[in-house]
Amino acid sequence: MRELLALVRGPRTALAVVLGSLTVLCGAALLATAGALITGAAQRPSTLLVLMPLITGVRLFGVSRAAVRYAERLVTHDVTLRLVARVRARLLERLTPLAPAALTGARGGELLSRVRTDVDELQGVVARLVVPTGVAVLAGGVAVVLTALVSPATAVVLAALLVVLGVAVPAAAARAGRAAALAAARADADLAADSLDLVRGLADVLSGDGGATALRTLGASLDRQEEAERAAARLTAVTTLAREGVPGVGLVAALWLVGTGVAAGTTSPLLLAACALGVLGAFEAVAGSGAAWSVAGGIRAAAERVRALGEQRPAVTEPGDPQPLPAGSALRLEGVTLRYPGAAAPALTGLDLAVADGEKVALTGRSGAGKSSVLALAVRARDPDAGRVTLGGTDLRRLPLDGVRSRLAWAAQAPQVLGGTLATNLRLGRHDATDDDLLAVLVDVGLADVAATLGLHGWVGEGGERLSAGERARLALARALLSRADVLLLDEPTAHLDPALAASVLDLLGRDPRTVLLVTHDGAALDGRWRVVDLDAAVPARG
Ligand SMILES: Nc1ncnc2c1ncn2[C@@H]1O[C@H](COP(=O)(O)OP(=O)(O)OP(=O)(O)O)[C@@H](O)[C@H]1O
Repeated sequence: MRELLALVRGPRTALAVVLGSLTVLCGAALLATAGALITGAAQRPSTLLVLMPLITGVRLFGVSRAAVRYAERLVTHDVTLRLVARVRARLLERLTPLAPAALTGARGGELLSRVRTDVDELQGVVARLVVPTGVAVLAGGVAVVLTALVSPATAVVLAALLVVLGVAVPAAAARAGRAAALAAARADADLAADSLDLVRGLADVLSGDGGATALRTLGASLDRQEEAERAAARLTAVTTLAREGVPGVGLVAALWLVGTGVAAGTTSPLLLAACALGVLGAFEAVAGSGAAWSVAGGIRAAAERVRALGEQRPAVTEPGDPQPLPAGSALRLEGVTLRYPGAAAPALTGLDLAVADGEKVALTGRSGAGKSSVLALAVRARDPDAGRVTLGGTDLRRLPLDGVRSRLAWAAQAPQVLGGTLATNLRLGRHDATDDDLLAVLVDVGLADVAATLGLHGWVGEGGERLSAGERARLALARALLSRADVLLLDEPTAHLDPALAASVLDLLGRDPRTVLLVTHDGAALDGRWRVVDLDAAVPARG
C-alpha cells in the first residue's frame, strides 16, 4: 500500500485535491449566497444594487463549481490512468522473469484475476481514496475557518460533525467491512479461477460425474461472493443513514446558534440562512470519505496480492555480468543434480551428457526418469542445484537469458498453443516469417491438410482445441523448426503420430543441420543418425 501511495504522490494529485476542494467550497458558497439573497430579497431593499453582489455571487459560484469539477475529474483520471499504466508495466516486468518455471504452481485464473481485477481495484486509490481524503481535510478545514468568522460556536459544531461523518462513521463501517472486503476479493479470485479451470478442463470434468462436482464448487464460490456482497450492502445502508442525518443536525445547530445572535441583534439576519446553508454545503467535503474508508480495505488487499505476486522469486535470474554468446552450439550437462521445490527426491542426480555441435541425440528412459527436466535445464527454465549446463563451453548462468532462448528452441511435451491463428502461433518461432515460409514448414511436419482446411489465418480454437493432440505437437515442432535457434530441444514430438508420420518427422530432424536433443519413448524408430542416451542408465542410482 505504501508503495502504491508513493506512486500517486506528486503535483498532479495535489492539483486534483485543490480542484476538488474548490468544487466543494464553490458549492457551499453557492448555497450561502443563495440563502443570503433570498433573505435580502425578503427584506425588500429600496434598491436592487444591494442585492447585485449576491446575484453575481450566485452566478459566479454556480458556473465555477461546474468548471472546477470538470477540471478536477480530468486531472484525477489523468493521475489514475498513469498509475494503472505504471502498475501494469511493473507487474508484467516482475512476472516475465517468473515464467515459465516459477509460475507452474500458480492457477491460471488466479493469475488472471490478480493481473486484471486486482489492478483494476487499485485504480480507485486516486479517485476514491487519496483525493477524497485530501478534499475532506482541505475543504473541511477552510469551511470551518470561514464559518468561525461568522459564528465560532457554529464552527466548533461543524468541525465536530465533519469529524463524525468523515472519520468516526466511516472508520467504524470500514472496521466492520474489512473482513467483507477481504472475503469479496478472495471470492472474486476463486470464482475466476474455478470458472477458468472448469472451461479449460470441460471435457475431463464432464466425463467424470457430468460436471456435478465442478458445478458444486462453482456454486459455493458464488454463494461466498453473494454473502460478501450482502454484507457490504448492509454496511452501505447504515452509512447512508448517517450521511443523510448528520448534515441535518448541522443545519439545525447552525440555525439555532446563528439565530440566537440574530435575535440578540449581534448578527445580521442576512447571515442566518447564509451560514446555515453554507454549513449544509460544507458537508460535501466529507461526501467521499465513507467510500474512501470502505474501499481502503479492498485496495489494501488488492495491493497486497499484487505485491505478493511481484515478489515471488524467479526460478532463474539474469547474470549480473553477462558473457557474449558463444559461437558453438555444443550442449553439455556436467554432474547435474536437479531437485524440484518440495520434492522428496531429486529428478536428476549427477547427470553427465554431451551433445556435440550438429549432433542428433535422443533421450530415452522410463516415465519420470527426468528427460523433460534435461530439456528444461538446457533452455534455462531452471538452474541445476549442482553441476552446470554449458552452451559452446560457457555456463548458461553467465549468458543473457534472451540470448540463451534465442539459441535454443524448445517444443514442450504439452505445448502452449495460443487461441489465435496458425500463422500467429507459428510466428512465435520467427516473427518475420513470410506466409510461404509458414506453408513450407507446415508441409514439412505433415500439417499441409490442416493448413488447407483451416487456412493459415484460420482460428485454431482456445488453446488450440480445434487441433488434435498430434497436430498441436507438430505445430510446436514447426514453430521450433521455423526459429533461428541452432539447438532444437524437442519433447516427444512424435508421441501422437502414426508410425509413417513419426518416421517422416524423425527423417526431417535427422536431415536438419542443427543440434537436436530429442525426448522419445520409441528408441526403436531411430536410425543410425541418432545417438540414443538412456537416462535410466546415465543417471547414477538415487539415494
Ligand atoms: N514442476 C515440477 N515440480 C515438481 N516435480 C516435478 C516437476 N516436473 C517434474 N517433476 C518430477 O521430476 C521427475 C522427472 O520428471 P520429468 O518430467 O523430467 O520426467 P520424464 O522422464 O520427462 O517423464 P515422462 O516420460 O513421463 O514425460 C518426476 O518425478 C516428476 O514428478
